[in-house]
Parts: sequence; C-alpha cells; structure tokens
Amino acid sequence: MIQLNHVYKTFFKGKDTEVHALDDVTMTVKDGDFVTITGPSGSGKSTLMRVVEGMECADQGNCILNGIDLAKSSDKKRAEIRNQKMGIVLQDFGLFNDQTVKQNLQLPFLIAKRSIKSANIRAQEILEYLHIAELTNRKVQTLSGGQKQRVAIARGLMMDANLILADEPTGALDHKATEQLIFLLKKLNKEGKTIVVVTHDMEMARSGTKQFYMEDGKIFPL
Ligand SMILES: Nc1ncnc2c1ncn2[C@@H]1O[C@H](COP(=O)(O)OP(=O)(O)OP(=O)(O)O)[C@@H](O)[C@H]1O
Repeated sequence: MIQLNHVYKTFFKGKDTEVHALDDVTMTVKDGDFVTITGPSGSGKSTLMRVVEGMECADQGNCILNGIDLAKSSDKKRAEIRNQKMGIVLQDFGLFNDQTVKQNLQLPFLIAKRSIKSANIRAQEILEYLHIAELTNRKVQTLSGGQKQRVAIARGLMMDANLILADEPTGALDHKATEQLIFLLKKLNKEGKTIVVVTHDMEMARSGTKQFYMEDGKIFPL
C-alpha cells in the first residue's frame, strides 16, 4: 500500500519562478488497485511519481510505502526498495540501446547481486509471457517503439515486484500498441499487481479502477 499524506513540493522557493509542483497531495493506493493519473503538462504528475519512487523528497508531508517512510530511509535502502519492490517503467524506456534485450533484462538481477543464470531463466519466462521471446538477442536500438515499450515492461517485471509504476508509458506508442499495453496492464492487475500509471491517453486513464486528475499540484479523484 502507498499512502501520501499532505505532500508538498515547491521548486524555486521564494523566487519569482516558484512552482508548487505538489500542493497538499493526499492519496491512497491499496494493494490490487489500478490507479491512473491524468492532468495537463506541468501539473505535477511526474513529481508525484518521483516522490513515490523515492527519487524526490517531499518538502512537507510523507509517502509511506508498505509501512516505510522513504524520506527517512537511507539512499541504499531506497535503492534496494526500488530494485526489489517496484517495477518502474519510464517514458523514454531507460534501456541501454547498444545492449541486447537479454542484457537489459539482466540488470535488476545484477543490482540485486543475483546470478546471471537465474536472470536469464527469469528473462526467458517474462519474454515468453509478453510474447516477445524472439527479441531476446536483438540490440535495443534495432527495435520499434512498441517493442521497446514491451522490453521496458519486461524489465519492470523481472523482480516480480507487486507494484508497477509507469510514467507516460504510451508516449511513444501508436493506437494499436497503446491498446495492447492497456490490455497487458489490465491482465497484470487481474493477476494481482498494483499499478500506478501517469498518462495523457484518455483510454488508458479510463482503464484505471481508481482515476485521479492533477492540476497545479493538486490531486482530485475522478
Ligand atoms: N527538478 C525540477 N526543478 C525545477 N522545477 C521542476 C523540477 N521538476 C519539476 N519541476 C516543475 O514542477 C512542475 C511540475 O512538473 P512535472 O514534471 O511533475 O509535471 P507533469 O504533470 O509530469 O508534466 P508533463 O505532463 O509535461 O510530464 C512544472 O512546473 C515543472 O517545471
């Protein structure tokens, strides 16, 4: 479960350019929820995701993930939680282009100091689950946007984390690939994963079992 309590985040405090990226954000994500967050550009969605991921600390308020206050944890602990408890899918995929799909998928296991052999077994399993096993040995730079998206999801699933966090996962996708991704996220959610997605895509937004809208750093349930 994720609990955000009265979270504030201001950039350029006290300057003319002061921005209230998060303004009294309180929200709960329960295990098994499929949460979607929409809102105009600059409304604070990515900042919210970064607070949940422990990449950004709130100025006030807190973010509690399964009983742990990320802001009070060490950098090492935060990195460990990210590696083991969160499957993070980035808009620009965050993949190493000159490496193969398999090498990209090995990364979370290597960070967790697990063996390459176990990483390869898991990678095969996940790639088959996502119907992209034929891409295993392809370099990422040779893949289409939709294929890269699936590989990014595959990497997010490697550690079998219960929580999937995706910021604009449909950004680079056409309509068909977006529909496939919605289908996949719904399937993962039905299988028990908790999902939080930031999206500009209305079809994706409407797929959430809990839908939120952000504007000027404030969050509203839909
Ligand atoms: N590291 C930073 N330093 C300064 N300002 C920032 C920083 N990160 C975000 N901001 C500002 O905070 C506000 C919210 O940004 P954020 O990226 O969270 O919005 P967003 O809703 O995700 O936008 P988009 O839909 O365009 O990705 C914006 O005004 C942005 O310029």
